[in-house]
Amino acid sequence: MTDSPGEERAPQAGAAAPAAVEFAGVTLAHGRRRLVEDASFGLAQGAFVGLFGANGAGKTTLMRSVLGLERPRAGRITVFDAPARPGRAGIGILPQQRQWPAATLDLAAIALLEAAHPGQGPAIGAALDLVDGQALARRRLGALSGGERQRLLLAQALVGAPRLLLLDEPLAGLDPGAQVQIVALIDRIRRQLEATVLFSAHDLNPLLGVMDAALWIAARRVRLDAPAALLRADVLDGLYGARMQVISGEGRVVVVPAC
Ligand SMILES: Nc1ncnc2c1ncn2[C@@H]1O[C@H](COP(=O)(O)OP(=O)(O)OP(=O)(O)O)[C@@H](O)[C@H]1O
Repeated sequence: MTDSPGEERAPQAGAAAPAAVEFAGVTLAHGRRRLVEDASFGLAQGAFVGLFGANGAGKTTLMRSVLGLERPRAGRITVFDAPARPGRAGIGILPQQRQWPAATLDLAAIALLEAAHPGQGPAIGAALDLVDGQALARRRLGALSGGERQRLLLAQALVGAPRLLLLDEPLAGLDPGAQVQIVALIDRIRRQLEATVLFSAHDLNPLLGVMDAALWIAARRVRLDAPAALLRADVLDGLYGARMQVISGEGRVVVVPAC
């Protein structure tokens, strides 16, 4: 936890269990540019944690540091009680969505999964079952909707039943209905696998009903809070660098730009 005055503590489900991911005094930088300074927090095992920050705040860099792909300038990153390093088993990754190479659009999705995980047929089958994607995986990639492709990308992250899922903007480019479905699917799967989820997003709203904690980067500071702690206009202004408004009614809360 960091020092957010007056804010609630983030829930630490199973507080006795070691954290799935722990940052201790971590500074992350690219060249001379510091993105994150002196970050200290722990992600409880099994928690669904939203990761927020404006464009360029360092969300992807933070995820890459958990994977051991970015070395901290200072501090220590621990993943399941061992120092973060590349190639750790038990971590599923959904990278930020990029354009699909044209050459792949005629392929059945299953072919890409098999190429990425050679010799792991049963594990691929189990991952496809988790996203209800057996039929989808046999269709041409180019013929799938954005939501369907995202389910298959999620299946690719689930091969081997990981204990930690790093999902980098899985809602990008999805319509609101597909966003709700993907969030519900991930919530169900993390409970099934008892996995910890770190899920980056620009829009808080689709995650408000499911996340246990919010990790957010603003002005190089990283904070871990209960989701409710973010629902204050001044906090949101700092997070987004723009005037924001929290609207509540009919038992729901929605965050929107104040204009
Ligand atoms: N390998 C790199 N070398 C130098 N600078 C980099 C590198 N990777 C990222 N950056 C820069 O670091 C900053 C943070 O990038 P990062 O992708 O972590 O942010 P982000 O919060 O994920 O952004 P977005 O929401 O736009 O995806 C950006 O200014 C980016 O240009």
